[in-house]
Amino acid sequence: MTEIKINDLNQVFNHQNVLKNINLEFKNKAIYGLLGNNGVGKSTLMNLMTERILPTSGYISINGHNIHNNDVALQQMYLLNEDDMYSPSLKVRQIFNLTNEIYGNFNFKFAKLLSKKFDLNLSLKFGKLSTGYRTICKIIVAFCVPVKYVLLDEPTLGLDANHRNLFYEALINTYSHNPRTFIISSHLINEISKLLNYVIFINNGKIILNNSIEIIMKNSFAITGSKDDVKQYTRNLNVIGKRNLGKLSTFYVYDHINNQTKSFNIKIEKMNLQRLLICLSNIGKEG
Ligand SMILES: Nc1ncnc2c1ncn2[C@@H]1O[C@H](COP(=O)(O)OP(=O)(O)OP(=O)(O)O)[C@@H](O)[C@H]1O
Repeated sequence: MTEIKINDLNQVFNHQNVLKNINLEFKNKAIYGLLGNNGVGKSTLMNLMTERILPTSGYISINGHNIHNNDVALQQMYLLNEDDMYSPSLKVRQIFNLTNEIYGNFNFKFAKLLSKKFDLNLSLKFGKLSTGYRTICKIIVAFCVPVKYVLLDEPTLGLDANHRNLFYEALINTYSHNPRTFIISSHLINEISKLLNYVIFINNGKIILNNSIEIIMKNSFAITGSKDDVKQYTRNLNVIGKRNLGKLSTFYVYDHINNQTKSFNIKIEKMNLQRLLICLSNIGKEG
């Protein structure tokens, strides 16, 4: 079931058209990756979805209701981003209590469990936490707040590998206990890809890929062999990138392929999501 709908959305900042006629739907209870290179408008889209900023044109609706000035709809959303919205003098425990006062039904039990896992001291003041621990505090709030839509803008910023793993585990844990919609932007594509149900890829202000991870991975291939063989094999396929290494060529393909390789001396491998997105963002740049 579709819950969030983005309709003909445009965002212009100082004559720069950051988002161009975006139309998107987010299904209920799924994990989305909102991906794209630096500066393509991911944070802008999340800010628009939570009405931190107003769109130049277009609108966003939840269950058919425009979110504009709609407290009921906006109360269903929680955005974690790099802004530190808490007073530095607030202790972590007080932040949890404050969130409970604002949203109600804060999951104190899970917050306590996660604080223990991440080794976050509840008595420390927010202003005294390291960058990574501030992120951890915000992650715990985002996972324990009782909303239907959790938007996580670069949630692993400043986290070391161990804490990133704990974050991924906690996400799987909270999602399996209480399935709800997560929209996550991240540059750690291969790490995050294992968690995603859907991928939305923005480039030049437009959505250029929007599909389930299953279908995307089913169509993503790297084909390696002599240039002639690879060229011949891929002649009717959607080639999105090429790489030459000595006498070997690899062509990256986003298409259905059959594995009839008998007459070709080639190797067909799966292409990972990061490579796919690099190829897609470079289309048309080779000249
Ligand atoms: N409030 C604002 N005023 C003016 N320009 C803005 C504003 N917010 C964002 N921009 C511009 O919009 C563009 C998109 O920025 P945004 O932060 O949404 O990108 P992003 O995809 O989240 O990037 P990153 O991956 O680097 O975080 C950038 O060129 C940025 O400078």
